[in-house]
Amino acid sequence: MKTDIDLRGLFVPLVTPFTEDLRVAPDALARLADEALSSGARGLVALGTTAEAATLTAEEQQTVVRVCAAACRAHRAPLIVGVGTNDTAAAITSLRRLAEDGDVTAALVPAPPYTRPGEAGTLAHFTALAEHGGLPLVVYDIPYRTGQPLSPGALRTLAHLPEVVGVKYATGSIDAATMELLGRPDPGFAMLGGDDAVISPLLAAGAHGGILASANICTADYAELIALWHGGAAGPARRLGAVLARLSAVLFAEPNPAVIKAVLYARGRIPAPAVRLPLLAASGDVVRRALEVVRAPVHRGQEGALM
Ligand SMILES: O=C(O)C1=N[C@H](C(=O)O)C[C@H](O)C1
Repeated sequence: MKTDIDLRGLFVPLVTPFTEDLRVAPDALARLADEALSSGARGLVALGTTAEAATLTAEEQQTVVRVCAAACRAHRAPLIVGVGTNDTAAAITSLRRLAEDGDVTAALVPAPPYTRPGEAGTLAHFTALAEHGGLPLVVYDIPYRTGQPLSPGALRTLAHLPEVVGVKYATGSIDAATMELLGRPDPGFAMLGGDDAVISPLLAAGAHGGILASANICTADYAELIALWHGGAAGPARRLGAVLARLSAVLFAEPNPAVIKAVLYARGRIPAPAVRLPLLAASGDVVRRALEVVRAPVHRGQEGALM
């Protein structure tokens, strides 16, 4: 299962556009999906945190997956779908349903959130999903959301499972544990950055790509950043990485995806900036700052604002 999946490059975890009265707007989602894939994204992530998956009904989740799958089919691009629950049996049921559709390349699965089952329980959870879910898995390592850290040894154990094809690495730092993983990469196991503000140094250290909410906005720039690092162009990569880190910092100044939606709305790309409770709309000040960064000239040898 492992060897024929190549997850190098940029994956965009799409927002779920809503109307002013908080209904899902599938046409706007289809446009975002097409724009992302036409602007250099390697693939899409449906039902990530950025999609507000936690507050979508089962029917809305199906709509989101259907729309993203159609765009990925049209562009021959891989589709990753988020499956996040602390109920192992329920996760297996969701994975099997997704596997039946035949459109999904892999599932993005966090350590069981909230329960904090410990590392052994977490490994048992992922092993059950790998053995019984019927889909390749990308482990989502995001302890600040799940409450469950994973050591490099645990990630290495998961990397050796044939069904586990990568990790979305969002531990909040690049440290000795990160370098231990990147220094001895496992074949068929992609390291994808998931902390937008530090994606540039993670790529410099050897990451295969990223799943980056910020790329809902400047898709081509994030795709270029990855291409520059993979092509060995350290100087331009460093300069672009610095500009994009400033953008990501302001996009994440308030809970994701409120600021990203406000910027997409201001740029006429979604019908409303609306987010569902418990998320609140972004504050005007942060949105103004984000728009200033998006419009600022990029210092990478050519003039012009981020795209
Ligand atoms: O939805 C995602 O996938 C992402 N979510 C992260 C978060 O909200 O913590 C950020 C990352 O860029 C992608």
